[in-house]
Order: sequence, then structure tokens, then C-alpha cells
Amino acid sequence: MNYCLEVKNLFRTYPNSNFSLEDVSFSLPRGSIMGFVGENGAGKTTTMSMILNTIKRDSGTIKIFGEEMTDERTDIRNHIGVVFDAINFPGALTADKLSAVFQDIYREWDDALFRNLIRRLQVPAQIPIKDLSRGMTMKLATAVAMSHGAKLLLLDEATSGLDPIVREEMLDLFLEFVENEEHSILMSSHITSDLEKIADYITFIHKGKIILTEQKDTLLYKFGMCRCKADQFHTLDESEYVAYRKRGLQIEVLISDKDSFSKKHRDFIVDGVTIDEIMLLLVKGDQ
Ligand SMILES: Nc1ncnc2c1ncn2[C@@H]1O[C@H](COP(=O)(O)OP(=O)(O)OP(=O)(O)O)[C@@H](O)[C@H]1O
Repeated sequence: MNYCLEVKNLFRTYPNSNFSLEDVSFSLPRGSIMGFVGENGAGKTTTMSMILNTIKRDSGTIKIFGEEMTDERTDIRNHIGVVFDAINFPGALTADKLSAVFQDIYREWDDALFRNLIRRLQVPAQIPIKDLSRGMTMKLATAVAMSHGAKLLLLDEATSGLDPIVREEMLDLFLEFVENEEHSILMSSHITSDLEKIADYITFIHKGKIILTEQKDTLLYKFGMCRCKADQFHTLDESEYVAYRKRGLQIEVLISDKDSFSKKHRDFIVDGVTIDEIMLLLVKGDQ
């Protein structure tokens, strides 16, 4: 397969912190969107900052567009568009003026595309950035990330705090971005319903370790959740489930192939499962 991003065996510890990133590996195929999911403090921003090379890795390799990301490869960075939660543009500038600034910074800055995007996202072009709402600033950051010839977007909580209508507009933009099969997106979000709408792959990170990376359709249509009583649960072999969790008198059991499970166990009721439920079971359950 042709990958836009290949992250292999990343390790990183922080001084004065219990947290460590351990052996993080995943690959993002070109032309696709990967949702990056995990609890607060799981290591999503740390991983994305390493991909950008703004945080150093202790070991491991990162390949972007097939080439290794090193300190010298500023040319690769120019092809990565970034929307991080705490984006800081100079507050006194307007979106209008920002375009002129970026024209000098980015060789491939597309002023017409930028203006089209801010018009479409209804970002006021003449108001100083410091006076824009947080949602407007995130929309502006998205327009910037998409206007400098980026082939890979790193979106860290880019839609958090936005109302459902604006989020929908942003999701549409992301889908349009990857229509060109060369473009790809790695997107962290706690709003997993957004990822269910647009992601092709979901990667789960927990306490600095990747616990699952899978096609979204496999998770939503092949995985399943079975709720049963303890005596029923004890008839199952460990190899038949991914994780389970006791909730009151019920046991929730995560299944990786609900059709073959249902054929074998006709007395069990197996439902579909959401990304949130999978994460809860993987993180809070027993494997
Ligand atoms: N410079 C630093 N020094 C020490 N610890 C740090 C530093 N930066 C991050 N950490 C720790 O690394 C861990 C992972 O943080 P990170 O920001 O990557 O998590 P996250 O998954 O993005 O979380 P969230 O969903 O809350 O944004 C946290 O425990 C955080 O406190």
C-alpha cells in the first residue's frame, strides 16, 4: 500500500513525568482520513508534535510521503498543514492581512483558495484575529492549513468547541480535501461521532501505547457488543472476545466478528458498537 505517513516504534519519555510514549507504530494510507482517539493525556498531541518534529523522539522513525522526517527536512514540513487546539496567530492582524504574510512564508500559498475558504466558512476577513471567537479562529486555522499546498493535515482537536453546523461544514471540507487521492488527514478528536462520519481508519492510543488500529468500517460493522449475564459469559472461551467489562449484573463483551459469533452462539444477542464503546471496553475493560 502507498502510505502518506508511517510511524514506527516511537519512544519518548518526559523528564519529571510518569508519562512515556512506548513503541507507537501506525500507518496512514494516502487519500485517507485516520481518527486518532484516546483519553486525555493518552499521547495524541505528543505523537503529532513528533510527526511535525517540534518534539524530539528518543527513538523510532517517521516517514512522510515515503521520506524520513529529520531536522533538515523543512521542505517536508511545508507540505504538512496543522490545526492545533491552541493556534496562535498575531492578534492584531486580520484574516485579510494574514494572507499577505503567508504569501511571503509559503512558496505554494494559494490566496484565491484561502479567500474562497474563509468566505465559505464565514470567517470575517476585516476583524482583528484577537476579536474572533474561538470557533472562528479554528475555522481560520483550517483555511490556512489547507491553503499552502499541504498534502497531509494534522488536526488536533480541530473541531472541539464548534457548534454542530460548523462542525459539519468542516467535516465536508476535510472530505473534499482527501478527494484528491494524494491528500491525507490524521485527526485527533474526542467527538467520535465526527470520526464515525468521515474517518477511514481509527487508531486508539491509551497511556502512550497504541492499542488498536483498524478500518472504521470493520469496527462499526464487524465488531459487536454482546450484553449477557455472568453465567452465560463463563461459557465463552477467552479467544472469542476482545475485551469485557462488568456493569452491575451485566457483562459487556466486545466481539471482533459479530456474524460468526452470532452463528456459533445463537442464544447471545449481539448489537453494533460505537467508537466510544470500543474505546471504553479497550481502556476500562479486562482483556
Ligand atoms: N513538556 C512536557 N513535560 C512533561 N510532561 C509532558 C510534557 N508535554 C506533555 N506531557 C505529558 O504527556 C502526557 C501526554 O500528553 P498529550 O498532550 O500528548 O496527551 P493528549 O492525548 O493529546 O491529551 P488531550 O486529549 O488531553 O489533549 C500527559 O500526561 C502530559 O502531561
